[in-house]
Amino acid sequence: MNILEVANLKLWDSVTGKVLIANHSFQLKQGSCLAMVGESGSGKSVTCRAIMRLNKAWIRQSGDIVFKGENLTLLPEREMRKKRGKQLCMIVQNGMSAFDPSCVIGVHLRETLVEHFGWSKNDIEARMKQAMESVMLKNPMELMNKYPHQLSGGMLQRVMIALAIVLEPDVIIADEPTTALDTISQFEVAEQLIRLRERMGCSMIFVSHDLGVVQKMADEVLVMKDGEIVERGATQTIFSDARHEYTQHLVSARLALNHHFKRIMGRS
Ligand SMILES: Nc1ncnc2c1ncn2[C@@H]1O[C@H](COP(=O)(O)OP(=O)(O)OP(=O)(O)O)[C@@H](O)[C@H]1O
Repeated sequence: MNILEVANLKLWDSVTGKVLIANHSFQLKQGSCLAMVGESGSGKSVTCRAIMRLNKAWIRQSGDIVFKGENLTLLPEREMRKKRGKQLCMIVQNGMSAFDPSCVIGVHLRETLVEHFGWSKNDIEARMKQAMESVMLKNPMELMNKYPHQLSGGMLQRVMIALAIVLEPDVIIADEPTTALDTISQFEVAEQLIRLRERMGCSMIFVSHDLGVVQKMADEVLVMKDGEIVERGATQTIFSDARHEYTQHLVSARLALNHHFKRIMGRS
């Protein structure tokens, strides 16, 4: 069963007239992970934001986005707000942009959870504490009293993952959640996302340049180039038997990089 169906999605910049997404149709199966890969500017982020209805006002869209049988494009903004967070949760590339810089993390988390669940302060603190500990954040109560700029990128990503654990959304959209991090944090955050999927069995759209993590996490892959889906298929097929020249190029670049790393690490 598909939890999300995107049909004939077209996105364009109404100021310049530039078409950003020509005509996307794809489905996310319940409980599965769909990866979007492709070079910078190929349209992965605008597609994710279109699902959340979070693109800038000048980016217009047509087509249908059906989530659990309901066409999100037809919902009033007030109804869409209720879906964001609780049912469709987005983990973005830059943690700083996801949090209000003027208040401490705990206030932001409380406001989000009160809006969706109406839980008490104590209840929220207990649930967040447990979730933050589960993603290896030490001293959660102390962290909740910090401003976003006082935490590292990796910590902010983990706070977002902890919030997703508490929200238990049906779909998580992780838009390059590790790109802005140093190598060690990238590895740790990727591990946490893998564990999150194992634990919650939630459906996920996962955007990444890291084909190693994609191979580990995704059931299916969409390969995007210049606003079009050039190839799609089961992850193993994409990695072992890519048809499109561009996908072959992406996969071979990854293999070459792997080989290079192994060589400089003295492992081959
Ligand atoms: N706010 C915006 N206003 C106008 N055009 C935009 C906006 N955001 C993105 N675009 C354009 O949409 C196209 C797709 O960009 P997008 O950010 O979705 O690519 P991407 O595949 O996610 O790239 P990256 O991997 O670098 O994040 C690009 O041509 C980009 O310039």
